[in-house]
Amino acid sequence: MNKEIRKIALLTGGGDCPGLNAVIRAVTRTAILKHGYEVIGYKFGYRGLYNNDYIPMTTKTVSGILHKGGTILYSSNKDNLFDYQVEENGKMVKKDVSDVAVENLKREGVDVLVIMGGDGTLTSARDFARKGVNVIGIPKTIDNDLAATDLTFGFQSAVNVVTEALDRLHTTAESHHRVMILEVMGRNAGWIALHSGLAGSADVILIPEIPYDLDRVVNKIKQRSNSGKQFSIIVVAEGAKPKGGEVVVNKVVKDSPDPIRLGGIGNKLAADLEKRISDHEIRCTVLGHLQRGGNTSAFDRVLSTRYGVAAVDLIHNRDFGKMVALQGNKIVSVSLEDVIGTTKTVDPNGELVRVAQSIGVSFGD
Ligand SMILES: Nc1ncnc2c1ncn2[C@@H]1O[C@H](COP(=O)(O)OP(=O)(O)O)[C@@H](O)[C@H]1O
Ligand SMILES: O=P(O)(O)OC[C@H]1O[C@](O)(COP(=O)(O)O)[C@@H](O)[C@@H]1O
Ligand SMILES: [Mg+2]
Repeated sequence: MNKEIRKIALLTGGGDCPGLNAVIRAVTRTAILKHGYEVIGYKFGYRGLYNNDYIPMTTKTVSGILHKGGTILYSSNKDNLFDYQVEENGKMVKKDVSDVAVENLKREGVDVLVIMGGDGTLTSARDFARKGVNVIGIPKTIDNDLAATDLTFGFQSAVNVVTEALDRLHTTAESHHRVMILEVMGRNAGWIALHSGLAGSADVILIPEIPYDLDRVVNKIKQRSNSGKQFSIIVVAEGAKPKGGEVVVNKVVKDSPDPIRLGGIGNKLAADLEKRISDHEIRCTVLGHLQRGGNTSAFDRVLSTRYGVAAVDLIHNRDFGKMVALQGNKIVSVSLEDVIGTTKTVDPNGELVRVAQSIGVSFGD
């Protein structure tokens, strides 16, 4: 006989994003109202699981948070319990402390761990599932780079912010006849740049999946000038790079399992273009964490709520080791084993790139 499910725990890992609170709310409410489960929330992702640092979750705890970005459970994009920095004999060493987490779960009587995260967080989720922990994953990240789901929550909210930024850049670009560059996030995937570039009518979209040729970008700007358009808007993904060149690294976060933080390509591109274009001034804006903060879009509130409810359905059906996912317009579940190992990137020959090319957008290729 399978043990009856009584208690579930939540955890949010990786970079925060809009929609985390909406998922926390949906899981908590469904678990309590529909099934009478007890719910707790670990703080700061895996760090809280290691330190057994949690709060009880009630319908009151999750009241008033649906619209709010961020996570009431806090997050960390550094703590990997399978390779964790601990002090031993006065020295800092890296160790696999995942058994401590498993013990904490047992001691607290947690039957299922619901983990909201991106590729990094869900890698650990898969590894805990392999250790026999009952795990359910929920796909989070503004980058939308997770395999096996069409959309991660947080992505649409980020795209809305970037689109508004592009609208704002347009009016000032037009007034000053400038070339405006907007650098956006996304790690090694160009989803944010591509979607916001389309929505915000960028003239040039530079993404990691299509290395660019500076000459092509210059030509596009000149072509626009010649046709009477005295300004241009360029969206560049932080992971974009010139043909034969390298990505620009902003910083290396030494104690992070994925230590590279990208950033700086926007300013590099501005400097390169300044050498080639004399009749327009060039300015670069780096949107940074503004695209991860703020309120959750209506779309993401709905998607996150659907994901949260589906996660509890899986728990009720004892269907563990799965991640909820969106495929087409349906919420489905996929094995965590199939989520990890591949990054979902933009297909350079895909429909969206062709759509953009058809309306005259340049990818600098
Ligand atoms: N290869 C890995 N194996 C296990 N855990 C990982 C791995 N990479 C990252 N993590 C853990 O996942 C969390 C966040 O990873 P990160 O990639 O920054 O965010 P995200 O989950 O949003 O992709 C951190 O707690 C990190 O330690
Ligand atoms: O907040 P940090 O540590 O500067 O990390 C920035 C990175 O996190 C993100 O905002 C989100 O990535 P994750 O979902 O993998 O955490 C990336 O787009 C960006 O490259
Ligand atoms: Mg990630």
